[in-house]
Amino acid sequence: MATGIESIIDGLAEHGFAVIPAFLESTEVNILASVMQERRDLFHRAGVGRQAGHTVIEKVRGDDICWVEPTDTIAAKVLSQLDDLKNELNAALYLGLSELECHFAAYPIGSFYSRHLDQHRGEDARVITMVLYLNPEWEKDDGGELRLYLDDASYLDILPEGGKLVVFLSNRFEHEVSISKRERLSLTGWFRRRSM
Ligand SMILES: O=C(O)CCC(=O)C(=O)O
Ligand SMILES: [Fe+2]
Repeated sequence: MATGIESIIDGLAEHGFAVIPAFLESTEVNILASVMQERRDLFHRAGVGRQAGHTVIEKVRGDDICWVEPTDTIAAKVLSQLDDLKNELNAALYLGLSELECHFAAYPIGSFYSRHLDQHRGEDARVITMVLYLNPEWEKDDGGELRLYLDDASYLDILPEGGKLVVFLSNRFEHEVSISKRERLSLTGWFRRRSM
């Protein structure tokens, strides 16, 4: 079993979330960050809601995104690591995860994402949220923390440091992204279950 997977399984089983500080090595982080930069002209401002209800509301979220197809060769290595993670989670926790839907996200300076839950209304296909940060040398003063609201009205602030992976149950934790003072990059995704 790859390093870190055991603590992801334990964290999800015991607390519903896990933070792995060095899921990716710094060379991989740099490769993915430069792949992202090469694709910057394909990014579009992210919206809120699905299909007919989809709107861009910059007071809610200000990130630019680019969806990543499962067959995307440029991100093949990390997608295969995440596929292994999905299989390990299914084996250990019987989650029945079928696929990973994911996008690159870039938060321009001054942007944020207000408090929200990752499940679309009336839909429970998103089971686990995963965020993999691609920001070498992120400092506390750079802001952009992921604030995870825990069950007991307390919260956890997580810095988006390069190589760090955060996973949590999509239907359980409201969360937000604080104002970022530097461009903030990530690969964000959802392990999904096929809707019944
Ligand atoms: O980038 C993050 O830390 C979280 C992003 C997020 O909440 C989302 O895209 O739904
Ligand atoms: Fe979210």
